[in-house]
Amino acid sequence: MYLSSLTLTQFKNYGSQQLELSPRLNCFVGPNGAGKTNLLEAVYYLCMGKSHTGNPDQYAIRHGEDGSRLEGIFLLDASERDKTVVKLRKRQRKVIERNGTPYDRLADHVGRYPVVIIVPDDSALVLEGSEVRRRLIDNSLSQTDPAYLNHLIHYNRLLANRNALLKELAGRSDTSGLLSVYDQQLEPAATYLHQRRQSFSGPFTELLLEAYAAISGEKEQVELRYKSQLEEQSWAALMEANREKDRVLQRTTAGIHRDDLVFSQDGHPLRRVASQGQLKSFVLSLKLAQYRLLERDTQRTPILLLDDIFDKLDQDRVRQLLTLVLGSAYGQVFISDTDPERVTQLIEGNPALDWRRFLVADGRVTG
Ligand SMILES: Nc1ncnc2c1ncn2[C@@H]1O[C@H](COP(=O)(O)OP(=O)(O)OP(=O)(O)O)[C@@H](O)[C@H]1O
Repeated sequence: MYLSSLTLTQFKNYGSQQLELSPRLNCFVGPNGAGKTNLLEAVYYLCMGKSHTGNPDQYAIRHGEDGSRLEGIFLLDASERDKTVVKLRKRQRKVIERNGTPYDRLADHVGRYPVVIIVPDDSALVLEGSEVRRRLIDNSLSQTDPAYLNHLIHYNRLLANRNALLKELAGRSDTSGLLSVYDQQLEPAATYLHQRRQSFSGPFTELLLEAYAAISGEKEQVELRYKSQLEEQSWAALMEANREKDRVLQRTTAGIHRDDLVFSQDGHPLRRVASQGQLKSFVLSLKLAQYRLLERDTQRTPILLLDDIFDKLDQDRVRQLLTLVLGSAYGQVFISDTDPERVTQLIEGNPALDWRRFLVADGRVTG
């Protein structure tokens, strides 16, 4: 599967721009602030229906405009071709259309065009709080299992309501019994998400080990373990045990929104013992493992977006990563870089590769 053409209208710093893409490698080259990441973001929007940055849609609309539109032609195989359009309008619901038909639920779109993005601040996956790690699991499972995304949306909505109720109660006891109603309503979604996360961690660890060996060539034994409060007690018992605390703190303190992934190296916490280089290799491996998982579970070759890897990774690691992803085991790849020479040099060793270079300057693309 690949994206064969991309059209942006009033998207970020682009007015009107159309690009015909290579099925293998597309390089966006230009100075800082030119709009290279915005092009990767446009591709991500077409695949996932939202920004990879977590920014609300309004920030994707070009300043001073009322709306923006992205159009992509995806070739799924020799006979199947999709025209996908994302329409963003200020203060209106976004619309995603496939071959002229709008989706009733945007969640139904997710997973049709699997995508993985590698960005400079991916190190947050190891160094920061559990939310980023849950996002890695949620992003992977949402793309491979539509029921997962629906349960996740439902869980988050109920959780927000439960938290609003706790705020309203302001520490008072819940005479209406509404808290227990929420707890019962949350249970099926929580149980489903927990089970899927449990069954994700085993295969994902295997893919992670493979990717780590390929990217680092080193001998450390890295490990990933899924950690959830539901391992120790049932949902009902967990909610019951934390109800008093929730009332005092006025938020839901326990649940699968507290799940985490624990990373280790040779049996020790990874973030405490890994060198800078090992950490970078590990983070890249997480993303490459995600790529393989999506490929296996969607039966499609994901699109890989590499943002600014040249500036943030050392030359050896970039070379290793590129050798890997430009090999036959990967599909369409997009790269952004500030240095036009560097891309060319790195790719010259691979003369048979079908690739395109686009020069980006001030929201305009030539190439
Ligand atoms: N909604 C918007 N409307 C107009 N311009 C925008 C909007 N959002 C961002 N921009 C502009 O887009 C530019 C940033 O683009 P982008 O992040 O793609 O740059 P880049 O080429 O990847 O740069 P770097 O190499 O520094 O990462 C900035 O000039 C910013 O002002």
